[in-house]
Amino acid sequence: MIQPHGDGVPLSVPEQSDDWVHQIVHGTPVPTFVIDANHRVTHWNPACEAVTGCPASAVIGTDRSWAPFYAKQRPVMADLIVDGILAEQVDTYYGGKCRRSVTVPGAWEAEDFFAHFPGGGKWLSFTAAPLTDCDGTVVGAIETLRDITAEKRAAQALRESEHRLAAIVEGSPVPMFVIDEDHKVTHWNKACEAIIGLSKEQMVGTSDQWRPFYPEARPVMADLVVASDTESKVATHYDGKYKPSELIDGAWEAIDHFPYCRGGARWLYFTAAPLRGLDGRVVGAVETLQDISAQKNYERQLEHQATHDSLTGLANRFLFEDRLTQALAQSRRTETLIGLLFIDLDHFKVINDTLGHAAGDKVVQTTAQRIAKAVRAGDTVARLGGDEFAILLVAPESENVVADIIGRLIVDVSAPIEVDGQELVVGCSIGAALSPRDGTSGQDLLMHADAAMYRAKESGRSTFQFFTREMNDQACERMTVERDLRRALENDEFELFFQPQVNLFTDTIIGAEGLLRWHHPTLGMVSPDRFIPVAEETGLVLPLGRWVIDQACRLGRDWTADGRRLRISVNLSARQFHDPGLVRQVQAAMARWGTDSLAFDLELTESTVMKDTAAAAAILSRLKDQGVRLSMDDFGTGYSSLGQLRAFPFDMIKIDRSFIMDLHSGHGAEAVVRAIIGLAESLNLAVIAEGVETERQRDFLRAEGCIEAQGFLYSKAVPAAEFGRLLNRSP
Ligand SMILES: Nc1nc2c(ncn2[C@@H]2O[C@@H]3COP(=O)(O)O[C@H]4[C@@H](O)[C@H](n5cnc6c(=O)[nH]c(N)nc65)O[C@@H]4COP(=O)(O)O[C@H]3[C@H]2O)c(=O)[nH]1
Repeated sequence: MIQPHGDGVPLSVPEQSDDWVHQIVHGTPVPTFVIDANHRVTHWNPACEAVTGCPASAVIGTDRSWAPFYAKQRPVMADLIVDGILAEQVDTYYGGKCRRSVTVPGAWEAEDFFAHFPGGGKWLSFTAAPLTDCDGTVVGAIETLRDITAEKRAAQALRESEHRLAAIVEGSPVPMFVIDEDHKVTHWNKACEAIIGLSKEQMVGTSDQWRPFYPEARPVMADLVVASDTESKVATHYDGKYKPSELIDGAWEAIDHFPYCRGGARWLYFTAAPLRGLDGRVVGAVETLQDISAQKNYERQLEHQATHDSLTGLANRFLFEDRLTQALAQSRRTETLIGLLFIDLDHFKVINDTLGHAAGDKVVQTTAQRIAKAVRAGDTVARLGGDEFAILLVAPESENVVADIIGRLIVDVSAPIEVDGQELVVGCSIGAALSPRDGTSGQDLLMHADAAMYRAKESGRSTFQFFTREMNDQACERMTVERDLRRALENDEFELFFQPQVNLFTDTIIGAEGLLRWHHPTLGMVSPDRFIPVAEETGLVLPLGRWVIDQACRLGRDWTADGRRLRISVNLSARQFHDPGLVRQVQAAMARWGTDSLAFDLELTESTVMKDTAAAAAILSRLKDQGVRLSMDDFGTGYSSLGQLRAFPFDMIKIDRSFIMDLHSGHGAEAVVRAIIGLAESLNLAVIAEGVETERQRDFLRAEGCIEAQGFLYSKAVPAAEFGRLLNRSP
């Protein structure tokens, strides 16, 4: 029998061994107690007192006296051991919570919560082992306790925080998932399921289920975060599409296209942030996804609009120039050619003016499709404006290849186009420049291809022209013109010349056409054909035109001061015609300089008035109200119909120089001239022939009843003073 050790009582041998037990039990810092075969507590060490709050005096010698802190009416583990009861019985009391010790034979272990310890409730883990005598008879049991309250609380706290995390992830409307440090998915919420199309069941516990929606073999962003990858590694997988988060340390953001999401392809913006343990170590990552498909599609739409022509869907000038720059850089590296083609449709304006804009659009669209079909996939076709297209040929093998492509384009483009039941044949003129031969910068190539295209147009329609050095000189001159035109007016470099207009039967000067001359400081006399188009484009034609009108009226006043009747005409360009200040300006000049004997005449071409016929008719009638005469210039070259001509208040038709030039050349110009004269007569309009150079032409015109003419036969355009002298000599 093991007895508690009492003070001053001599020890027998068994007592001696009892004393050893006492010393061992009391010497161990592990809470330990011993019971004897009658379940009475024989030893209860200070550590046991400390953990339970129960003094040894309260329990030593008792059996069930600890019941007060052991609320559940069941034996302590040591009791069961002493009774040598079967495992099943242990289970009865410690159902599921106890296990056989793997280190001490015959011992059992369990853990439980003790709610009624004097020091407060505690979790204890306890191990009870049998004590046997030399025969192996169980004479008691020893039980050690371990306070596991802190561990239990920590585990509980962890469970709760995990539960909270799960609740946050699950309840979040933002698609998100979590992976652990082994890259396994631990959380995968409903929103994620909805967007990706893979269920929580499919994803949780796995690390390679991404493949279905992540076709490229690369880690998901969260994997990179868990691996604490460097920026260079992230860049390898998310080249150009990622950035470090500005808000969360160690987090990355990226945008990518996922073709296999639920409901089709999506653009996702995702952020992966590290999950850190208390020690700061990365133990997982949380990734949130945002479907930005709508925004991305809108952006792409805007980008497409900003870089493409809306009518044809072809690249616009902006994109074209960008591609050209890239292609040139590439061609420098690879030492290959670049071909640049400019295509302009022949007589497109006429189609637009006569058949309407819808027909014009159809022609442009059809042409765009044909051009796009005629070139290779890597080449770029752009619409630069109205009927102007450009093609960037990347690495053509030779100039001959470019020529072949051009030949094909001319044939393809000029195939008939059906518009409103009519078949139209629209030819084109093509200009080509090659790099490096004709220039190595985009600007040079564009300029040179443009110059070549203009040359092609000049040399007859439906043809092409490669750029030449001589064109370069012309292009340079055009740039000089553009630059110098701005200060030419201030510098008084313009002069208005006059070309007499005569009565073919009496040879009397009845009027004059004012024609501009520019005395350029270095280029010398520049003809209006070279600078008027530039002045039109830059808007400089407006101040210049004002000056011309004023000059013409002032000189006209001088020449008619003596009561002589005279008509002075000036040309009006389209831009001037549509200038809202025109009528007021003409009125002011006429009021300032006008005389009763002076007829002031404005010459307009067909194309100027045919653009917007209703508006043009209104402007023309306001001009007429000011007493201005109106002449239709270059008549016969455009496509105005008789009906349209009747709608405008013109006084005179000018037969274009080209018809007069072709008289007697076998081109049938006689019939055209005769028809125009007849038309003018029937409409009660005056008619004047321009460009009369020979007596034969004059005689023909006389015979056909044309009364007025101008041309080199009589005089070229001369300075005002000289015209004054001619006038004085005129009968
Ligand atoms: N071969 C030949 N040519 C003849 C003959 N008779 C006259 N010409 C030329 O034919 C052109 C007639 O002017 P346009 O058709 O109005 O064509 C004009 C007109 O469209 C424009 N222009 C001239 N001055 C002005 C101006 O003050 N304002 C505007 N807006 N345009 C102007 O420039 C064009 C060219 O003017 P120019 O070079 O002066 O050329 C003038 C004139 O010099 C001839 O018998 N044979």
